[in-house]
Amino acid sequence: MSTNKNMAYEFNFDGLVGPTHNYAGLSLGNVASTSNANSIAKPKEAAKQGLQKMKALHDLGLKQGVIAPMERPDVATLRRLGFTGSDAQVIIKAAKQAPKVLAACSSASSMWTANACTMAPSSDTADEKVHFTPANLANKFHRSIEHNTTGRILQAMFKDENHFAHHPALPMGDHFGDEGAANHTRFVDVNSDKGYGKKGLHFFVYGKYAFDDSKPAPHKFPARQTYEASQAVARLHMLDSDNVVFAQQNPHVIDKGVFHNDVISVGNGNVLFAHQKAFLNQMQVYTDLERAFDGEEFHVVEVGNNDVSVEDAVKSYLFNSQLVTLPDGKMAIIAPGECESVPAVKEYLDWLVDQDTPITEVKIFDVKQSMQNGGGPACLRQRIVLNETEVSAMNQNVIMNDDLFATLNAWVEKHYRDTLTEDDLADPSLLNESRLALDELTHILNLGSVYPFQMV
Ligand SMILES: NCCC[C@H](NC(=O)CCC(=O)O)C(=O)O
Repeated sequence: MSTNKNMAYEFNFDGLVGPTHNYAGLSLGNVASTSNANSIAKPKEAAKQGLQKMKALHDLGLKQGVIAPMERPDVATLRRLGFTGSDAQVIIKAAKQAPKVLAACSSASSMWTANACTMAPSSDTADEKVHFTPANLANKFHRSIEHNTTGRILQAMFKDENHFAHHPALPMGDHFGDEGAANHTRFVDVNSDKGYGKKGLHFFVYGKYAFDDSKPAPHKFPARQTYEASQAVARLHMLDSDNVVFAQQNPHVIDKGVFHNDVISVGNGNVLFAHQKAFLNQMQVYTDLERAFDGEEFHVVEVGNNDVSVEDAVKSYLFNSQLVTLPDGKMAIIAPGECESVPAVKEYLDWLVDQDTPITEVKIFDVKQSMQNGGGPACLRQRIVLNETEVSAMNQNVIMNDDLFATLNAWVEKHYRDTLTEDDLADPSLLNESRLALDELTHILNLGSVYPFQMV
């Protein structure tokens, strides 16, 4: 490693798929989630697909980490909802009286760590600390119960108060609905001697205004992120207003199943890869970004609606690809397998890599278990930019390497079920299996006690 303390790297921290991965149709507005409701899930396969992607990115020479899943079923939340008795009784009663509530309290949805939080690197914040705000995920009940544990896990990963600042999630309720980094991208000129550590441009995308009904908004499906929430996160992270651009998502595409911005655009370095219909006032958004970007060139790679329709973008998750800068400086798209089975998208990607844009490679990954719940490669990762000092100060056990990959695969093999249906959630032994697995995991990742069952 170089000795330049200002040199910073982008890590991808992927969510480890939890032992209760299942398809419960919980996310209205997320087409894959509602259309795969009640399908048979394969938790072991899901976790292994995720680990394969992490290992492959590590092998490409990228920095990769892992974020632990939640304790599920969430007995503590079920108790708050009035279910009593032993933990097993709580589950049996919930299964009988409110199976949908039990399913919501059992979701492995924390695997999509793009929604875990929004972060800001120390190069961009007024106090020169790395800032984290867990997303309140207020729009979906099953996700709104993630942020407390997410916050504890992030603190166990980034403990040193000299370097890391942790905020609580924004106030609950629709007005400050916050979905984290799924609606946030940071652009930066990576060709400096600081790499990702030059001051960057924060791009916040929201679905609606919470305090102004006169503004455009979707009609059919919810806008999960509000303008006011995005503004609050920018304030909390003490960003310089010259380095922030806010943009509204096109409400029509939200109504077509684009529930997060990362289903219709993705950015990295000095490149925005976006569908032609991604934003309201699209040209103005490009102008704002070009103006605010501090670097030689800002590239917009726009995909025309005639080349790839919004429907095909949603089906293939083309824009939920990860856009990464490889160690040789080239940019690659890390795309889900579904991009190969939607003809217009495959044709577009084959064409794109031969054009004169910074994107020169496409790498395909099978994350189908996650995709069937509406989560592609980009949903599965949280990008965290850290300089060399901060890397040394963080928890080293969450950084992916060959040993951790082998250990986590063995851990999954030992603890996970091959299949899981909604009916299986009624089985109290699933809770015990899950807790046993997570207790072991906190030792592997050196997290200490982060789960409710470890804190009683
Ligand atoms: N960034 C991708 C998030 C996908 C996630 N899906 C879900 O929660 C589906 C769960 C289910 O239906 O079982 C969501 O919609 O927030």
